[in-house]
Amino acid sequence: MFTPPFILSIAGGGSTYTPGIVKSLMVQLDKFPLAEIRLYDIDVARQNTIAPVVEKVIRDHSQSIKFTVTGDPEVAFSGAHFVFAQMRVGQYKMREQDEKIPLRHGVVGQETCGPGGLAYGLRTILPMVELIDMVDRYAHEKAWIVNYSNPAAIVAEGVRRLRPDARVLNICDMPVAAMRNMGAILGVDRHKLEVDYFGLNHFGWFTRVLVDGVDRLPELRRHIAKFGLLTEDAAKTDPQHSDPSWVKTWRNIKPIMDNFPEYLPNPYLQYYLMPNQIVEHQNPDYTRANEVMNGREKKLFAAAEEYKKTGILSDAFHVGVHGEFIVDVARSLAFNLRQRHLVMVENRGAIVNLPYDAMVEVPAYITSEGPEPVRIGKVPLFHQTLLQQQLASEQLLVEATIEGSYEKALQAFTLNRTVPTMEHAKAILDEMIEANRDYWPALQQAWRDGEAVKN
Ligand SMILES: NC(=O)c1ccc[n+]([C@@H]2O[C@H](COP(=O)([O-])OP(=O)(O)OC[C@H]3O[C@@H](n4cnc5c(N)ncnc54)[C@H](O)[C@@H]3O)[C@@H](O)[C@H]2O)c1
Ligand SMILES: O=P(O)(O)OC[C@H]1O[C@H](O[C@H]2[C@H](O)[C@@H](O)[C@@H](O)O[C@@H]2CO)[C@H](O)[C@@H](O)[C@@H]1O
Ligand SMILES: [Mn+2]
Repeated sequence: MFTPPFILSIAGGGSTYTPGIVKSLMVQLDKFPLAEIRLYDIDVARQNTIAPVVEKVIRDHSQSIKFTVTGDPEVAFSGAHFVFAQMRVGQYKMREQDEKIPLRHGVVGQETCGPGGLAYGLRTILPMVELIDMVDRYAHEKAWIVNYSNPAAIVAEGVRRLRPDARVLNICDMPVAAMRNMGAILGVDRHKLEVDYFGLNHFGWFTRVLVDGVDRLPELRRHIAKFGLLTEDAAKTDPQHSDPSWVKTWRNIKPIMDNFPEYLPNPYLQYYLMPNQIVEHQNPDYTRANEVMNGREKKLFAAAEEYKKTGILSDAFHVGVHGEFIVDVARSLAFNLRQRHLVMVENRGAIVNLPYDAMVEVPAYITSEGPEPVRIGKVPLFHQTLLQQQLASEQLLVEATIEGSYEKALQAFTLNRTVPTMEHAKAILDEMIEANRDYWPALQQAWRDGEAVKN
């Protein structure tokens, strides 16, 4: 493919995760040699605030790596070998709307799940395609985009439809985070776990958890029945996520497995299987977006300000599984390592009783030419039906974005398990159209424009 040292561009360089990802790159330069790191963002001011912290992280490990900060895509992507994408289209202010508008209607308010995720998807699909086209225009012809930008399930489906040949690998750190917790519970390093898993992004199940060939899922079941997917001292499992909302998320695996013990669910399934309990505990005036703005974002920006004044950089960010995972995947792509990771791929029969073209999240061997998914076979009727409904909601959302169809957007919202009725779907969608007027493609109702009447 191409030889190291590589040019790596980070799209969404102003992200709160950029310092952690760059730190993860720096501590394994010997395994993923870099010639240059470039930050690219459309909010240059935000990126310029983060950039000095990133440069400090780089210079603590290397004086030779070139560091570029830009808002110009040609500068950002010319000759690049890898692009890490982590855009938040509309930034946290729109995440706050994604979460608060549904809650005003008694429906789950969440970043990537339910109406919030659908709204986020309507904002993100076309900017993701724009990024792909810029990378295609300027970067190395065999460059890979490793994408964290959410909502990953919808982004993956939109890219499949609009840029099917793009060298994009969509990934999510939630299963890896769950494996980190499993390792902490079992007393083994997460890298020793080999899991079987199937689903869509943020909507899947672990079916086996092997350690040296022995399935330890039965042991995890017994632990989860008492503590959820956390060690007894929750804060020790995931220091980055000791926020109460996250502890509750990991604990909620217990009630789900109390009823359905066979498979270990992705924590996001709480939003789809327990929506009323979730809404009961969500504060419509102070959601996760507010927690993050007053937590992770505030802490990092304060540290950046302090560093600018004093030259001292406090401990303001984490590497964690988020930073580790994307570098592991990039290494496997770069050197054809065939490491087994959970990533999003076109189904093509991996799950025999889901549509051939579904973007599923399954274990795959990561080669220089992309992921080679393992064959899952037939999934049980219960899981198949849940998956098919969620898939239809996501695929209709993508079609609504591409066609500008209000009706398909309403169908996507109505089909989503977190939305109880068509009336709820319409009320939330209409409020979101107003809130997203600067970001969404125009949505037209066919009958309003007389098209449906003509047919
Ligand atoms: N896939 C996963 O499992 C996973 C895990 C963590 C975070 N994420 C995602 O990573 C992204 C970043 O998260 P964050 O909390 O750091 O967000 P953030 O708001 O701190 O940073 C996102 C950055 O993206 C920039 N951006 C927005 N639109 C852009 C565009 N069109 N082109 C270039 N840059 C653009 C913003 O200006 C901002 O600087 C989000 O999409 C988040 O959901 C995904
Ligand atoms: O609410 P946030 O912005 O803190 O996190 C939202 C993201 O949550 C998941 O990623 C988590 C991961 O599960 C956690 O253990 C830790 O590693 O941090 C990650 C990022 O916060 C999820 O996979 C992402 O898609 C969400 O954006
Ligand atoms: Mn995720």
